[in-house]
Amino acid sequence: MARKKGKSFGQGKRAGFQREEIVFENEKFESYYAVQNLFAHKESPEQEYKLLIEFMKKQLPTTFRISGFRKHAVELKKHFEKYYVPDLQNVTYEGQNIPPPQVLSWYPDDLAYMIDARKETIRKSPPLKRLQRFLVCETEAGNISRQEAVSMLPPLFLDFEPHHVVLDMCAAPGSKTAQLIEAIYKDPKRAQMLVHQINRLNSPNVLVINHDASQMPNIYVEKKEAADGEKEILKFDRILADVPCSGDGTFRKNLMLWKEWSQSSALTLHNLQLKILMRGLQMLKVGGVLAYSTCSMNPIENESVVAAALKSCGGSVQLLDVSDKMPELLREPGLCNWKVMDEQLKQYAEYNDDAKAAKLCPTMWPLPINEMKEYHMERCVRLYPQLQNTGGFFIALLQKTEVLGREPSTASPSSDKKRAVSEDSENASETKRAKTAENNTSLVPKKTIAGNTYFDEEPFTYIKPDYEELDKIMNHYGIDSSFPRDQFFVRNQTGIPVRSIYFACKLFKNVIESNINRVKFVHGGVRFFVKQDVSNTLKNSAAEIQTDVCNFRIHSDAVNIIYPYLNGRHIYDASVEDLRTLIDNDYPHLAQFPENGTLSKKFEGMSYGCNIVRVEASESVGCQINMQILCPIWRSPSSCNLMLARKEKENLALELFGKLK
Ligand SMILES: C[S@@+](CC[C@H](N)C(=O)[O-])C[C@H]1O[C@@H](n2cnc3c(N)ncnc32)[C@H](O)[C@@H]1O
Repeated sequence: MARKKGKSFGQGKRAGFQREEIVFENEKFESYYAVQNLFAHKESPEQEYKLLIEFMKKQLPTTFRISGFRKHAVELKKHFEKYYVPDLQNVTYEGQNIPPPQVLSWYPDDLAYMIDARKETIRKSPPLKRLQRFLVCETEAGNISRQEAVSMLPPLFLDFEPHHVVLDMCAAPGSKTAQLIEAIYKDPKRAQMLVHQINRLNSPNVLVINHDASQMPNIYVEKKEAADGEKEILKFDRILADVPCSGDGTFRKNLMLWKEWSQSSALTLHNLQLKILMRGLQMLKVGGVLAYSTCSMNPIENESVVAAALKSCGGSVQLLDVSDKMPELLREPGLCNWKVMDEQLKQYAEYNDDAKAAKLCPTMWPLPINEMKEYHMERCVRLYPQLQNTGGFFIALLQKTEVLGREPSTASPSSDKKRAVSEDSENASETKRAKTAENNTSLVPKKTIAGNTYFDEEPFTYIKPDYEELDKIMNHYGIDSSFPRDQFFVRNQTGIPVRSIYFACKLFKNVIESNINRVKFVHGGVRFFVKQDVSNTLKNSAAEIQTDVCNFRIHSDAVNIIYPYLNGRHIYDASVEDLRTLIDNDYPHLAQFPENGTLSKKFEGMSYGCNIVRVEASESVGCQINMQILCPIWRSPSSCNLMLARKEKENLALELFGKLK
């Protein structure tokens, strides 16, 4: 599901918890991990383990990445380094030195930072307060993402290209999804389309569905150039399976884990994790890559899941060697051996009746060492807190080399009763998946109208490209005929625009129309045109003006996408001072605009209703950021108003003028 805009730049979900109240000990955790021999490959494994425990007790630095699209991100970085970093050089708080923000060396383009201070310190220390305000505002605008350093890694390892079709299987709350979307725009040509204050999940290239990832339905698409609407299963170039896990890599953030950790959540989650991974591998294209990740250090949730999947796939999937990716990133290899224990931490050498009674699964044990070597389990990536002052994390990159279906080559405890998974079994399992979906009440279709059964979400219905109202809108704004008008849809049953008209990329039309009643779509595309009450605007207008007011305005999320296709009739250059007037005032009267500005001279010829202002912001005209800004305005007979949400205005004011509105 989508990350919610406006997440505060504060402590995570354990916000109310005081560090001072915590006893930094958990006997079960230490007993469990002491025998796992995590650092057997090191010169002094015990010393390293001690260091791990020591770092787990330290406060976690604050990390964030500048997350907007490429061009804006680079500008925002310059802005941050010029207007904030110099004030953060010699900060002390309660007698302690707070080091200045440090770039995360492994993060591309130096766009991520670490501040070795607790969030409470950032909130309370006067010199850091200005920084805090900047971080909060930019986080709300979606331009900065406060994210655990290690959690930024899976999308980076996935090496996602703009043309890839990508599936994020466990997307909620969505910070990695946002990273994936940003990667679409690393192509400089597409960067021109970038939206300034975009809600990143409102990209035309994102479709959110709501299904249990382990039972994800096949997604059908019409075959290219098929005559009679013949369909095929959509396979993905890249898949992220950032699965639910026990989270014991997050001890430094979720302090309650010191009190609550037990082995039971890893034991309960193992099966679900394996099912999600297997389903992901089925949905992957041959040649495609899947990143399996957890924020746990437990081999039961990590290597055992990966090894069981590799075994099941019988040679059709391999672990990728990613040692050359992000060379500055310190990491440790995956494990080939570990101990399996029940909730009481009793060890089991193998799967037997006792183990079964203790609810252990055969796939939890390591495979024989020769198989582990054959699978190159050392290629899994383990991140520990002591390596670079982060949380703990696990990532494995799996590439599908051929269609699934070959039998496993040798038997092992984990495969005794299992058959190799096959691609062909996907259709057979479809019925089972559908049944499970039906049993899950939240996914039960709620209504059937005109042959369309929908879940409790409003349906996505495409607007007929020759629909008259759409024609009027396109003509009014002078939108070039090359703009794909068959990709507009509404969220109602009728296909007639009532409130908003949305736009999504070409593939989604195919996906949505080929999977009606099968897949629960919950969000997709960009809000493009929004119905506007024009009665006030028309009240005092001359008759000739009235014919030229369009009752659908261009939404701010759409402006940068549509901009290259506009004939210019509704685009007006404005000065920075004009923009300041628009930001500082709601519904400013025309007389309020500066006489020496640009806009006041244009009002006379400007048509009523929605228009777009274009402002070249740069330091030479007194701004703190260099970039072209495009915003929708609404021109009424006596006023002209910026059509941005309050938060968007605040963010613009902070970036341009270094102050909140
Ligand atoms: C590790 S978190 C994912 C974090 C996310 N990738 C991000 O970066 O913001 C795992 C998520 O999976 C969700 N989840 C749990 N069971 C699931 C299932 N069966 N199918 C899909 N998602 C599931 C959880 O609610 C949780 O939000």
